[in-house]
Amino acid sequence: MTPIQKFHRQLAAAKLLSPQQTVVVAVSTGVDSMVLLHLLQQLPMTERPQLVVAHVNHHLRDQSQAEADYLRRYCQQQHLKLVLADWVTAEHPQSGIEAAGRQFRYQFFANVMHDNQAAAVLTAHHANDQVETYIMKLARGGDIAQLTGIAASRPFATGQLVRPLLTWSKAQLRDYATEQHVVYFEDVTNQDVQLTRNRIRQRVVPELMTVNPQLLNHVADYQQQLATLLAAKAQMVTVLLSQVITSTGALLVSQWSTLPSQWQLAVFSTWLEKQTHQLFTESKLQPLVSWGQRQQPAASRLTLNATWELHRNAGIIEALPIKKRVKKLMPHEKIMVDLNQWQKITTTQTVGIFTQAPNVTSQPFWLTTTDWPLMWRPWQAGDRIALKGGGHQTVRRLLINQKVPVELRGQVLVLVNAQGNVLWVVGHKFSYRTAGTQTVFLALKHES
Ligand SMILES: Nc1ncnc2c1ncn2[C@@H]1O[C@H](COP(=O)(O)OP(=O)(O)OP(=O)(O)O)[C@@H](O)[C@H]1O
Repeated sequence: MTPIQKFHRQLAAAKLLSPQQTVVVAVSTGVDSMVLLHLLQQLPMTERPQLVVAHVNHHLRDQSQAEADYLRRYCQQQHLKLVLADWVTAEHPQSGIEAAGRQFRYQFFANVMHDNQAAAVLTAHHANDQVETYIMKLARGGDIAQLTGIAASRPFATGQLVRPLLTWSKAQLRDYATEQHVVYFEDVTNQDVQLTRNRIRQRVVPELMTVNPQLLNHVADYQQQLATLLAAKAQMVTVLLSQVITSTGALLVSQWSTLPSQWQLAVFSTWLEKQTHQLFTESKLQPLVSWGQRQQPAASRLTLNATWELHRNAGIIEALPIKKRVKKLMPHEKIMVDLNQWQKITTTQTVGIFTQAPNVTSQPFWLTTTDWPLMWRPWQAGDRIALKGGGHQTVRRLLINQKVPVELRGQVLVLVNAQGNVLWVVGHKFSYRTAGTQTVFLALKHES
């Protein structure tokens, strides 16, 4: 099979062999993408899609301008439509330049695709790119699905992102360029061994090739096997998940924990992803699974991250968004009372002081003008309330008597007047008063 025949097959597989279709060709002027463009131009006119060449001048290297100028001339001579974009220096970030450049590039490709009603964007990623990425991911660790590598085709913007050269090695692309006299630019930064990818390209891949020259094919083969396995796993998980959830999507603990142990984590992870639309790493998931499986008599909760928490109650687990948290008051912080307004003072308590009795249970209370301004604050050592008969009780003693667990005592708030006297230990006891100039109603709502 000649290189052109091989390429023809690949485009046929991507369903792009039609002059009725337009494709955007991402050309950097390096050997890979100049070969891609050349190959596309060799297709018979009856099958060749309409080509739109897209190039980004990143303004990162001295030769950037020469590359853009060359491509402009080439496209003119070849009667090819070219769309150029400049990523101007002022838009370059201080750090993360590669990722920012990539984002600019793909956004530009998406725009060109849209403007030309193109079916696909074609890039010139090849088999060596695959292997280098594979080795980098092996070294860095992460989700095993990442090892399946770059997809030959995937949905992108309003169409597809297609990589027709994935089965070509860099050596094959260079040979083709030499034979067909394809002019291209060599990126000088490719020599920079400070960059991980370049070290892998120059040192690791050649060394592994001496172990077996079929390295590229073997990695591609592993990637194919892995993709098949993961697809089978995903199918199985979908079936199992449907058996362990309620109609509202909550996880049924009894059903789920009787699944074979090796499926519990996978089912839990997929369930959580569907509920939260977020991905959690396996190291984070394992403790969650153990929490879910543990026998727990009462309702319990577990915080997943800043936005989600798990609630387990009556044999089901639900993932729920965390309600906006109320800032916890520091020991000497106070909140001024807003008369006739509900005020959320802790994550579970909303309080109010009203001049008219509210619709919820409330305590009538006498105030005098000198009580104002009233404040909510955490209780402090020395705080005490007035008792019937003229005596006092410290808040500390009150909480002990009411058997408030030590770890919850610090969260108790009190209502104090301008003199700092405690009028109400919220949720526990009111100070005793028989007279005043104003009657108000103290009310508390509990929310979970
Ligand atoms: N400046 C550019 N203008 C147009 N297309 C480009 C440009 N740079 C790269 N491309 C396209 O992207 C392909 C991959 O390029 P390269 O390997 O440099 O990018 P990468 O950042 O490693 O990969 P990716 O773009 O997938 O993240 C090239 O073969 C080419 O098709």
